[in-house]
Amino acid sequence: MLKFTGVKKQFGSNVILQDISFEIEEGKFYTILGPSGSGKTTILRLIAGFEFPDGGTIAFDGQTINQVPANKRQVNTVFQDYALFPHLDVFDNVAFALRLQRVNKQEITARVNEALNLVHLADFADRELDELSGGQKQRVAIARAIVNRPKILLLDEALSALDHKLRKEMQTELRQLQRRLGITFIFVTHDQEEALAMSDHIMIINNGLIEQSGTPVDIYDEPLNHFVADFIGESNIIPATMVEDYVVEIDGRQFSCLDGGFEPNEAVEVVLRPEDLDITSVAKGMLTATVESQLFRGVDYQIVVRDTEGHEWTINSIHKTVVGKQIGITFDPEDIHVMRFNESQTDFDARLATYQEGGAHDQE
Ligand SMILES: Nc1ncnc2c1ncn2[C@@H]1O[C@H](COP(=O)(O)OP(=O)(O)OP(=O)(O)O)[C@@H](O)[C@H]1O
Repeated sequence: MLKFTGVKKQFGSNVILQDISFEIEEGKFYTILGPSGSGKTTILRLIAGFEFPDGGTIAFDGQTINQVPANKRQVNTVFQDYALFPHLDVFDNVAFALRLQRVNKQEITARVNEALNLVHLADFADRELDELSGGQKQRVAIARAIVNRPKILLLDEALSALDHKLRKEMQTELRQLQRRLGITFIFVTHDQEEALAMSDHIMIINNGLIEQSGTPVDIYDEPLNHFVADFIGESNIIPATMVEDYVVEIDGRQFSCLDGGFEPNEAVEVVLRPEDLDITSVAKGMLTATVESQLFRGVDYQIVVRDTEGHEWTINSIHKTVVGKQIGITFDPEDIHVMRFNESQTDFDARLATYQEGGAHDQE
């Protein structure tokens, strides 16, 4: 439906987007996730038509739209600060664009009421904006954006002005609204938890490049590189050696794993999530470590240990331990995730393809 191919954008001599390619399907919830200044809003502005690319193509339903102005695109944006009209009441805010398009009065009433219904504000049509809470204003902004029946709804840090509790509620509401409407949402955030909770698909942007693109589960379980592993969730990222396919050496000990496609004895990094590690006795442990700190967090303890090679590990456990104690760490082969240094999505896809070809030959 929407396709970026090799899109570049610079402001003066500052290259903001280096080479962005992705494809967006109809009816899904996409999230663009990345640290501040990574280029997320710039991508959204290119989709909306507020900015134009300096290279590459943007296509919508097969047509190139590089230079098509914002008002000619079937896209609407919900801004972080809502950008509502303070002197208009709720109904008139939502009706504004339809009036500009000279839609007839009866249809305006029907469409505005339908949009307000969808965001649970049917009883608020006559309210002034200063009589609304932050969450209600946010919903007016969404109603105003969906009343135009866009094919794509862009949401730029749309929940960041809300307090923690309201933000959680709105995450669920937005997700439900997207399913009910069946239109594509493209949501920009720098909050990884929000991205994991809401999206069908996440694109992780850093320095104007896509670091990884996939489902929340893919990205959490199979981070492609150090940046993604570090940015998404809590991780232990430990230097290791890939002895051969399916055998990785950590702290001088060899373990089975599920990864392949590396050079023999290639230096790699392994990712192990804190919730996948268990504490046991030194005798039963796969690695030995000393407990350095322990933090009670309600559901579990966050335990920081240091192994015999000096690497720090974080372990989330429902069992308490003792600071200063020597313990053993255990994990399952499927919880070891091996990463090549700074591998990009393109390099990863190429490695996987070669590896799968090689694997197929082996079986012949
Ligand atoms: N109109 C502009 N002129 C010059 N530089 C710009 C312009 N718009 C954005 N930039 C620069 O482009 C870079 C990326 O900005 P962008 O707003 O896309 O980042 P972001 O990932 O959305 O960040 P944040 O999460 O902080 O909003 C920043 O360094 C910013 O200063």
